[in-house]
Amino acid sequence: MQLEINNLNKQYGNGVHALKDVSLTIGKGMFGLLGPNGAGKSSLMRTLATLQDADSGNVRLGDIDVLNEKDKVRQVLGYLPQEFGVYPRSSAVELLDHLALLKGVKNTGERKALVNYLLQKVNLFEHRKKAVKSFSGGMRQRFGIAQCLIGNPKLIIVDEPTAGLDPGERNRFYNLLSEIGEEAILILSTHIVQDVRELCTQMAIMNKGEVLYHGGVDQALELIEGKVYEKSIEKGMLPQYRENYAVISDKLVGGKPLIHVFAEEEPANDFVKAEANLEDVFFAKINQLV
Ligand SMILES: Nc1ncnc2c1ncn2[C@@H]1O[C@H](COP(=O)(O)OP(=O)(O)OP(=O)(O)O)[C@@H](O)[C@H]1O
Repeated sequence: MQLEINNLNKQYGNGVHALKDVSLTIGKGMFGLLGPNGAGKSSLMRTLATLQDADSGNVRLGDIDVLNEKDKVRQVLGYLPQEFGVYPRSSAVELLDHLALLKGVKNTGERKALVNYLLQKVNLFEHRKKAVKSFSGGMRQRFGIAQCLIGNPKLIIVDEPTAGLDPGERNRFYNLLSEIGEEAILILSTHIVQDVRELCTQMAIMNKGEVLYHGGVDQALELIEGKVYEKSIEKGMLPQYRENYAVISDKLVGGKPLIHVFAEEEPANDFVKAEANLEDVFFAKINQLV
């Protein structure tokens, strides 16, 4: 089964064109949708999750017409929104049981077995009687995945799932995602480059409503291979370097900015060739350097 998105457009009432002719083909496995805040990722995710309409375009999931057969989509969809909403005082086990009932698992015994299975899968079984409200960020996200998996979805959408997680929680969450990502089409929408690097082989980069790249993660790196140079500079010099070079990223290393610049040929001034990373591709694409 494939998800085929063709020429999707969405303009909000305030004039923001959030999706501009977005076309993507996404197969089974984990697909990374990378873009800065405001790129249009959530608009796309909400459209695929049948929560909002597009102005034009079409989307097919296997033989389902996603924009017009919403009930059919919902039967095979697992969705973890950016904001999971108000966390009730109910315990994890009660809430999952309720959600499973809403999703049509009517048989009590079957539902109990499913809920226990899901709680074990996301490693929350021992916390099942605690209120979801009291969970840490990572536990909530894992709970979110458990509710996503009710009904054995064919399409799983997770929107910015790792924002705000500490490194330990993020790792646990990565492991869980990579486990479930093998069985379905899983779209991971994120502004965190590391999420895509660690989990995905296929990806797209979006900015201002447009798809700037669509393809393999390794192929994305090849776009800038051999064209990224780095240099450690004095703090106050950053604006000057920005003016004179195509600076694609800067981060502090040992208190000094280490800048990555994009250049077709080796720049003068003591730059050394750097190993290109996905963050470089991301910024090079967003700044239209490649
Ligand atoms: N309901 C809405 N009404 C008007 N404008 C909206 C609405 N939802 C989103 N937008 C605008 O559309 C653009 C894309 O927003 P969207 O939330 O899809 O981006 P995003 O990539 O998911 O970013 P973020 O991570 O910040 O949510 C932004 O400029 C945003 O302000």
